[in-house]
Amino acid sequence: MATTPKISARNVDVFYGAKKAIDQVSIDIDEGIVTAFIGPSGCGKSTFLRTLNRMNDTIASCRVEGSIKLDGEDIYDGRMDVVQLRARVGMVFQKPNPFPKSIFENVAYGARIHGLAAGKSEMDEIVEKALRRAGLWDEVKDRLTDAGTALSGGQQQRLCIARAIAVSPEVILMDEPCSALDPIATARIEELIDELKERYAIVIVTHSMQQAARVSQRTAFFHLGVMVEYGDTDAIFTNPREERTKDYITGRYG
Ligand SMILES: Nc1ncnc2c1ncn2[C@@H]1O[C@H](COP(=O)(O)OP(=O)(O)OP(=O)(O)O)[C@@H](O)[C@H]1O
Repeated sequence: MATTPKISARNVDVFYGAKKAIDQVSIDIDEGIVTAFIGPSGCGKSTFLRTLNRMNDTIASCRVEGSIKLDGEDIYDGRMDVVQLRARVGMVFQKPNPFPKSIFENVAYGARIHGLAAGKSEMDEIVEKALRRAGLWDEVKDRLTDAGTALSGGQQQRLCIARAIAVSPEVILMDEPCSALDPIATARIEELIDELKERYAIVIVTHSMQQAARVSQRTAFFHLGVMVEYGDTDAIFTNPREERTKDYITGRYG
């Protein structure tokens, strides 16, 4: 496949103060597929994920070196508008974190900040479309003014996905999006991820190898800050090249 990668990272190092958390990671992330980051706790999956939309800018001690390009544009360049970047590269967190606002406002908020709607009817359309894509519309269409926090955990997570979608992202980063959810809500989010991959490049950090195998087409295995192996998910799980990958997927550590 000779397409240009959506995101291209080269020789990325990440430091927290003097401590190196990510060591020389290079990876290309493509559109139209789900890429999973797996590895034992503390290996740097979340740290690396957060470099992809500069979420780590919010951590004072954190420093990123190397190059990360989105459509060929260096996202760490001083001229990059970080607010715009985070709309293009949206993020969904481990714990659903709706704003303390109505369901409607949760989805409309970003679209309003980015001036995406000319008037009320356009905003209504954006909100409905995002909620439909997030598979939540039918459940909430009659209660759009209720608080987002009044929804179930799984619904809240789909609301957070709708909020990310409403600003028309190109990439969606998901940091263990199902870890706070029960198996039924998890299955619903996994189905949704599968549908969404047609339109967005999706990167998911997961502790669950089963989940990585179910939802992703590519998998990157991290260990101690290093990306040990990256390839087609089927190959990583059935025929890993590296001993450390084999040890992890066979449950020898983790
Ligand atoms: N804000 C921070 N300040 C200092 N060190 C941090 C910070 N966040 C993460 N680290 C360290 O960086 C390393 C990688 O952490 P990270 O959270 O990225 O790993 P992870 O693979 O996502 O782990 P987990 O699966 O447990 O969430 C760890 O050693 C961690 O202690």
